[in-house]
Amino acid sequence: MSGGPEARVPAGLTDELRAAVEHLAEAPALLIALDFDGTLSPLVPHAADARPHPRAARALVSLAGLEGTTTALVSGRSLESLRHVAQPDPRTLLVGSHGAEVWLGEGSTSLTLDATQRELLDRVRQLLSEVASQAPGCWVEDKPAAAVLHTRQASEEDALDAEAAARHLLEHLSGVHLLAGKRVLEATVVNASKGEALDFLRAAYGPVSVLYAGDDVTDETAFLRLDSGASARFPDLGVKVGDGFTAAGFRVASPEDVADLLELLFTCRSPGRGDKSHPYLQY
Ligand SMILES: O=P(O)(O)OC[C@H]1O[C@H](O[C@H]2O[C@H](CO)[C@@H](O)[C@H](O)[C@H]2O)[C@H](O)[C@@H](O)[C@@H]1O
Repeated sequence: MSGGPEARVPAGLTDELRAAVEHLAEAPALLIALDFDGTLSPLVPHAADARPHPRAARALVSLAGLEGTTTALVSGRSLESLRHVAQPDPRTLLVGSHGAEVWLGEGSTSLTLDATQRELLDRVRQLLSEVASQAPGCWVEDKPAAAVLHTRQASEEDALDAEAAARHLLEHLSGVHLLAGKRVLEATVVNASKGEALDFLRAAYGPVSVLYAGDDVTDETAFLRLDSGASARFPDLGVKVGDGFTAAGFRVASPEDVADLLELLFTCRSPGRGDKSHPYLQY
């Protein structure tokens, strides 16, 4: 496998990964679950400006229309923010707030906090806002169950100081869980994980196999839930985007490669396979 905990990031899709995608395309029922920021969308300075890679977005819509194929976005963003930036196809399931919010179509219930959690979240927002107000380039993103300190636009030194100050204020608050991401520190009052969300989607939709792709530390809980065992007829496929430790079996460098991967998957899975005029067969 071309992945491995600290493997070098290959350029493009390796032959091994292509072969695994081609095999996965034959799975009778497939769940395609993708992280958003850094996976479907390149990372950008401000969270509101993120947009999916155009080819990846098109391929995902095409995949969502195939029989036996369930698509899902599994994000740390709130559902509202995820909808805004991703503009997902209505058939695509949405998991937000690292698993605390789930939208499976009409009738899905929304996240509610109890009085203690609401009070705690107000306190967390206040503390993080105080930290951000003293750190040039830092700002706070509000979510239904969390507040996030963003440091991407701050200098390295200001970012480290702000994160340390936030940790100092928050790490001993009972009921608050800290999640470190890429130039973000999130404090949430609901302890959820993408791994649990993936288990939930698997139980609800019963796929024979799962493709999961993600770039951040929070995606590791999902990679750990995959069954990539050689004994399975259609082993799950985990794809880490970028460098850093991972439990995923494969690795690609960027959302551009994710777009290639989704196009390849659609080409191999679509009924029009073999049709030379098919747009995705050109690359
Ligand atoms: O699970 P994800 O879909 O990857 O969401 C993780 C976090 O994504 C957003 O922050 C990240 O993307 C921003 C835009 O590219 C970038 O500026 C920031 O530095 C990244 O950490 C989002 O704002 C967070 O709420 C999500 O938890």
